[in-house]
Amino acid sequence: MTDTQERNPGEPLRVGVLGARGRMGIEVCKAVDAADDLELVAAVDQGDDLSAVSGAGAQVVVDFTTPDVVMDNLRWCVEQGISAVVGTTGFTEQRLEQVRGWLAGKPDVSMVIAPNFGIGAVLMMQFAARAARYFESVEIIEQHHPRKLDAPSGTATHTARQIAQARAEAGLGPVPDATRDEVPGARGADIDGVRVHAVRATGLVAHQEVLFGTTGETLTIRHDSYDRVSFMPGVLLAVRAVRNHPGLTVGLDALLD
Ligand SMILES: NC(=O)C1=CN([C@@H]2O[C@H](COP(=O)(O)OP(=O)(O)OC[C@H]3O[C@@H](n4cnc5c(N)ncnc54)[C@H](OP(=O)(O)O)[C@@H]3O)[C@@H](O)[C@H]2O)C=CC1
Ligand SMILES: O=C(O)C1=N[C@H](C(=O)O)C[C@H](O)C1
Repeated sequence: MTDTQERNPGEPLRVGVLGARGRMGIEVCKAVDAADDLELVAAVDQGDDLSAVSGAGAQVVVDFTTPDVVMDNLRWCVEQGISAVVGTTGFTEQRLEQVRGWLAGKPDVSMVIAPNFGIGAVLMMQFAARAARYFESVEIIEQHHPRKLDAPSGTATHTARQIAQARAEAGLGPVPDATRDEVPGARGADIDGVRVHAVRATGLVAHQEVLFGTTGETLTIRHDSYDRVSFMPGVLLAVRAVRNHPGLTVGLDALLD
């Protein structure tokens, strides 16, 4: 922690929000405002000056922006010595490595990057990873509102990677699939050998099904976020915890009891 970031006991933790006028940013600003132990000191969106965040002495930044701009934002946070909680999607392993590299030279700065802050969604991913070894077939169907910029979702990508890792550790081969002459896209995206189907429809918020199959039975694990308030307990948990978790933490799992 740098001197300017020191938290005096009893004083609220100073939080800056990037993407503050977006769907998630608006909810985060409300949630931080409503928490007695947190103070919203800066709310920044596209076109605003990031120096509002450092100028206000933010100790933690929350980023819900876009995959295009998030890396520049995070590099800036590290340079300023400000820890970050990141919900923005688009984190490849290469991007995560880059973030780890920046943090390596800054022991007082830490980050939590989570593809989904919904507690139910975190459990859905954990349950899916646990089930993966017992089923020869698996497909992921994610469903979101049509204004979402990225597909497949960060949650679906993360789930697919975890399932693929569990399958590899269990010695499972490829998912059986005899499809021929397919119409491009008909079988969804292939993420580490797991098919992921992205649905976009008005009325949806954020939903995911993981469908497992083996001889004579299927298992469906489903999670639904009907409202963006579902993400707020996880975001606030990460805001309060991030500075006690050195380096980069990926996913909310390590912060849950
Ligand atoms: N981890 C999780 O639990 C969740 C993650 N997400 C992810 O969070 C991200 C945001 O989602 P959502 O809120 O729906 O998207 P929105 O498009 O509603 O919000 C993004 C906001 O960021 C603004 N923005 C763009 N560039 C910058 C910049 N350089 N600095 C500051 N603000 C900027 C945008 O402005 P403008 O519109 O003018 O471009 C917009 O207001 C997505 O990647 C989404 O997948 C969403 C929900 C939950
Ligand atoms: O854009 C969204 O809305 C969401 N994005 C995240 C993702 O891509 O997984 C989390 C949640 O699904 C909502």
